[in-house]
Amino acid sequence: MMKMMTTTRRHSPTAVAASWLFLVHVVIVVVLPILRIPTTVDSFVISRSSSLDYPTCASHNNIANSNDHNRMILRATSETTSSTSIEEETQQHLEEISRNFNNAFENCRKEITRTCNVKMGLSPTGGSMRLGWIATKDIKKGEIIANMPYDELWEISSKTARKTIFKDVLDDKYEGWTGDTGLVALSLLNEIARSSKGTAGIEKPERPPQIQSFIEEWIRSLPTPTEMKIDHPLFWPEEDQEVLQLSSNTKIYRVLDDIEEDAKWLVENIFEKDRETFPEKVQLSSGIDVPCFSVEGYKWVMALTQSRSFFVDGKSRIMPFMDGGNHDDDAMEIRPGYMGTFGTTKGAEVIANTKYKEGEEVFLSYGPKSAADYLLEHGFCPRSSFKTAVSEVTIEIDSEDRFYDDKLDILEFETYDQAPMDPTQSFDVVSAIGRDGEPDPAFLQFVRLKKLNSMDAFMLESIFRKEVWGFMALPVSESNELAVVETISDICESSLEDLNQCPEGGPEICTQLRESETKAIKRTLEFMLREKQALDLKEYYQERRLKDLGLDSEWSREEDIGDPELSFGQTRAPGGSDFDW
Ligand SMILES: C[S@@+](CC[C@H](N)C(=O)[O-])C[C@H]1O[C@@H](n2cnc3c(N)ncnc32)[C@H](O)[C@@H]1O
Repeated sequence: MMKMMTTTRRHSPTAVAASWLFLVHVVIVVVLPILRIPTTVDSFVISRSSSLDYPTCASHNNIANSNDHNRMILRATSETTSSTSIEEETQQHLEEISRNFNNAFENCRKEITRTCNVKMGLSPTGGSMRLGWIATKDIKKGEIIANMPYDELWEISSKTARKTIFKDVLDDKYEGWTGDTGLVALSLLNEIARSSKGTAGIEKPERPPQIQSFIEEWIRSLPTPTEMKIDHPLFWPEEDQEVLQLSSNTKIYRVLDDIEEDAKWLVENIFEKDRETFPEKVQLSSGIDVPCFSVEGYKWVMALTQSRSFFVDGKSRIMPFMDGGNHDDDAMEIRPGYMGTFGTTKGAEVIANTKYKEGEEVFLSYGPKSAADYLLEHGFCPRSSFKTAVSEVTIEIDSEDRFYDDKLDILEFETYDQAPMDPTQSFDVVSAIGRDGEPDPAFLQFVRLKKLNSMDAFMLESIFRKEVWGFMALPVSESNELAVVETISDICESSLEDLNQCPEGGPEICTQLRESETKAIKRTLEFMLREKQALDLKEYYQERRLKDLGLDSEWSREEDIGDPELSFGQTRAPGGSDFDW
């Protein structure tokens, strides 16, 4: 009855308006967000690299979308109509950049590539419009997307920095905190200076004009701190960096400190001594002012280097153009290859993991890395990086340890074919199917050496110097193994405490990172607590040695007497044992 009444009742105009308003409100607030439909038509961006089940990346929500190559979907941005003109301007600007870049590439195509089926073009991958690879023809699965021979003329590497560009400026012994990446960044800084208006930078390596123009167009295509926003944690606001610092065991402040320390040293000892060659700022030929040989400039090129360099054929390098592809979890990594008519030219190549249609965006993979590494290097975390929860823990040999020198000696000279090891080492702890919390064997080996003392310290005697690192691969003694378990548990507990200190809020990606690392550490802690319960079940060094010597069984007179090799009164064959322990 009531129902009938309500359906037949006439509403007042105010009530009708209120109902409509309510309905519209429900649609906007509840239905549209669920369907992921934008509220302004102008803010649609057509994307083929986003998936419906995942939010798009607003600034700092740097979770990469899975790239579904067969789907074209509409993606909503939260921008309002007023920002559309800015988007249009950005788009036009990026189109011009791509056009100029592709023209410069064509002018030296024969020299710099043997096969190339992509060009630079606009890409929405990552949430905001930037650049990526676009197929210039249909590409088959397994076909070469692009290749590029190694050549100092266009490759940006630490070797070119040291041996060519800064040969007369930088001491051979220069070792920055930022390592090889810092040297690649230094080369990039020089390229930025060379491509600016004026005479800044060192004119090395000398290049034919068409290759120099190509490099200059490539420099113009890079994101700058002033003109096009770099979405990289090194450029996040301080409060967001603080959240990141508290969200991961891989510490952004350490990275920032290393960069700042190297930059300050370079400014003081190299750049300030010749400000004509190494100016603090330069103007690119496009008219944009950018920081150059300064702390800010070095930070910029470090962010660029970390996000654009790749490690191939034993070297970290940036190859302009090969750095232009965006990441997809399913795509292939850049790999070493041979190219050219006779297949004798060495270089880098990328192969298609799937087929692409002409005009589609083409992807490569930046490789398997932890979420923290992805974020700190590339400024985003692909889905694959969260599949295995990883956290990096750092541990060092205590300098107060009475056996410190012996342990250092072993790490430096006696770790077999491994490179010399520092007394401070970092290891990943992981939570993954098949290895849930179980520490890396190398981690256990290092901690066993770190905790080696008292009754077990005889292993540090010089006669064992060549073997001791191998001994550490297996449990040494119950007391040593207990110390190992406790040390790793303490590290886990204090890491968990640190992660718990992080306040709520901040970039969404930091929350995800924190959850993922917490999981990896918790699983490791649980594993170590189980190990602690089972210490008496393990086999230790002494038992293993006795076994090796055949002395681990109960002695029986009958068996010994039964041995035809033994003479009267002998119980064990002379020379039959090896008492080198
Ligand atoms: C080597 S550059 C690729 C070209 C770059 N998009 C550009 O416009 O210059 C790598 C950077 O592109 C962005 N990027 C690449 N793949 C991405 C992805 N799947 N999701 C989010 N950002 C991505 C990140 O900012 C990363 O640091």
